[in-house]
Amino acid sequence: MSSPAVEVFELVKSYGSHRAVDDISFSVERGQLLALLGTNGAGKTTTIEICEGFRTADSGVVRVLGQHPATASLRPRVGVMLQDGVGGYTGAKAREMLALFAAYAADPLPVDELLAVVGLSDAADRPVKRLSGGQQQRLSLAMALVGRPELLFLDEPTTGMDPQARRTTWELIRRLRGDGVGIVLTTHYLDEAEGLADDVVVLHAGQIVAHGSPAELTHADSAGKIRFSARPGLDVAGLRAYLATPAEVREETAGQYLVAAPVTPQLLAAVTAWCARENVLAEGLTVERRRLEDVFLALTAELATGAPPGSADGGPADELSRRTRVIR
Ligand SMILES: Nc1ncnc2c1ncn2[C@@H]1O[C@H](COP(=O)(O)OP(=O)(O)OP(=O)(O)O)[C@@H](O)[C@H]1O
Repeated sequence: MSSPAVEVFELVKSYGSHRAVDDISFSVERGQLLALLGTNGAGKTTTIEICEGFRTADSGVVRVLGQHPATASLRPRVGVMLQDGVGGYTGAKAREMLALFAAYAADPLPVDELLAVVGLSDAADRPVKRLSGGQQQRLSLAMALVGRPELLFLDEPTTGMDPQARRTTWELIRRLRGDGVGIVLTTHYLDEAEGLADDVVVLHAGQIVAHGSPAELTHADSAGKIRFSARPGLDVAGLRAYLATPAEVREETAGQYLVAAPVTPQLLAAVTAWCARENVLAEGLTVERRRLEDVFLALTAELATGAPPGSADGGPADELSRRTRVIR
């Protein structure tokens, strides 16, 4: 059986006395995408750069395609898209840049086809410094892909891209994952992480504070909402009392009702059963679940209030961390 794309075990990295990465462990299988999330300074880039072989760890074990990340023979097997894109080569034309990278690969993708895939055919003969920020991002992605990597590191790949380019990039990323490429993605776009990731790691102050699939993380959080419209003035206290589980029930504006509670099939059935009993036609009934963005914002806001992640003081940060964490 082939080794995982990335294995990180008890990784620690400090800059002087500051622990930027503080004892983290995770792995990425081939054909899977792991999104590494966190606020500014959480330790994402440091972690990724250690995995890319650009930085050394203080302690812990990192294996990339089964090898030490600094192993020279890994280079052609790993694609890296850096945050600052194509900086340093800006005098060359886009096609020349990509051809240069292709020349290092044993079996490169055809350069013009790849330029077309990332939407740069029309800009292929333009000097890189004349490309827009989003176009430079696309070129940077093409440079990471040209060698047909088995593992791909994407550091904020769609920053600066227009909505259409973002969607095209997401499709491309999905296709690569489907072809068995392992992918590590950092992003501040939580819709991007939710839509693409098999697995999400949330870092805060160098530690993992949540780890699981987007579905696990969003469902582990107990908040949810049922909304419906009906005639104004329903007996909301009666509905609250009818439900078997504690729920907040309110008429938000005349005729618009909200039931806030962990949404289960039983809760939904109870709401509609009560409506039937009261001869109420609930119109436009919707179930809202929390998005990854809601979970992330709540988690980081709680952690920013002071309690260290995973602390055993039973405070709100600890409680939220416990609810959202799904450690493998
Ligand atoms: N070369 C360095 N020397 C000293 N401190 C550093 C260095 N690189 C990063 N740091 C510090 O380490 C911590 C983690 O930084 P890192 O760049 O890994 O975070 P990040 O999660 O990638 O942040 P961002 O989202 O802003 O890119 C931060 O406090 C940062 O200031």
